[in-house]
Amino acid sequence: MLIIGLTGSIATGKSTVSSILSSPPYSLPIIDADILARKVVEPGTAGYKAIVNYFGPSTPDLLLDDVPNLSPHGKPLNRPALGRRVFGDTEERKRDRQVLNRIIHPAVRWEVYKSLIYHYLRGQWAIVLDVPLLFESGMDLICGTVIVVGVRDPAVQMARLRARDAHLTAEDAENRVRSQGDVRTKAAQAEFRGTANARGVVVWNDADKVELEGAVKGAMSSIAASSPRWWAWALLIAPPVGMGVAAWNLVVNFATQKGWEKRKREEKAKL
Ligand SMILES: CC(C)(COP(=O)(O)OP(=O)(O)OC[C@H]1O[C@@H](n2cnc3c(N)ncnc32)[C@H](O)[C@@H]1O)[C@@H](O)C(=O)NCCC(=O)NCCS
Ligand SMILES: Nc1ncnc2c1ncn2[C@@H]1O[C@H](COP(=O)(O)OP(=O)(O)OP(=O)(O)O)[C@@H](O)[C@H]1O
Repeated sequence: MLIIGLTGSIATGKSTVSSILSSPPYSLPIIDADILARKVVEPGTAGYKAIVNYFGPSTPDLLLDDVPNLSPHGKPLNRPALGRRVFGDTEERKRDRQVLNRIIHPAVRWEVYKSLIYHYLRGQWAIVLDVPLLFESGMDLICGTVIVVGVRDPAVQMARLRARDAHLTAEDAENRVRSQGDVRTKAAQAEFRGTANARGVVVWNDADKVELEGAVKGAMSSIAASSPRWWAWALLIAPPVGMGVAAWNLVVNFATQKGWEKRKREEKAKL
């Protein structure tokens, strides 16, 4: 089964692309890390308890008061309030973001693995792993290919974010954008994986949605050419071969990650 990592930065169009990929003619199953990240912090979960313990004492509005159908396990998290604690580039925000990531990411990773096994056993030829922090969390390691959805013009990104999330103030929106890496760097990282064999593909999304559909079509043609359906079936029918290919994929991705880190270090040293 081909794991297609889908990433980008805030409001660059990942969800729009994942909804294209989940519809015909692609009809691919999607594992959405943002949805899983919500599931693992529902009242009663270990994630919820850890967040309330750490952030509760210093965040008076951490929990929502007026909610219908209150869970017996407690009041749900006030996500915008938690967002104000963790988004931004001050040292305090960065530290709090790290704490939140350390609570949520292992739980999300576990849910992703469970979901991958389920889809593998159902004989899917490919699956989309929609993870905003794919590179940062190291989950690109398990992906056969990575699609980065990018916007070249930061003003377009900000305008789409403000239009979609009208409840955010300009400052909140800026903080959210600054909390994620520059999407052009992510695009370069995808290209570093190799565009010729479609291990890394960039879909630019500065124009309208019709153009985006065309760009997705082009990306999927090159991915399908590099990893045909019969190959996924062959790996399913012969599990030892499947395991061998998966292990080889991990080795290649690990070497690519190290190569990318080395390049970044060299670039930094030149400055
Ligand atoms: C802080 C929270 C509660 C704010 O929730 P809210 O509903 O207001 O925003 P939402 O979840 O829709 O996120 C908005 C944007 O910020 C991005 N984002 C979320 N968490 C992070 C993070 N830790 N670092 C950088 N960007 C992030 C999202 O991918 C999205 O693009 C929430 O984002 C969260 O729980 N984040 C930590 C979990 C996480 O890292 N999720 C990303 C996928 S694993
Ligand atoms: N090509 C486009 N033209 C116009 N609007 C677009 C285009 N692509 C996406 N949008 C709009 O921009 C907003 C952000 O897109 P989307 O929600 O897909 O981004 P995202 O990367 O998934 O964001 P997040 O990381 O915050 O979840 C949405 O309102 C979407 O409808």
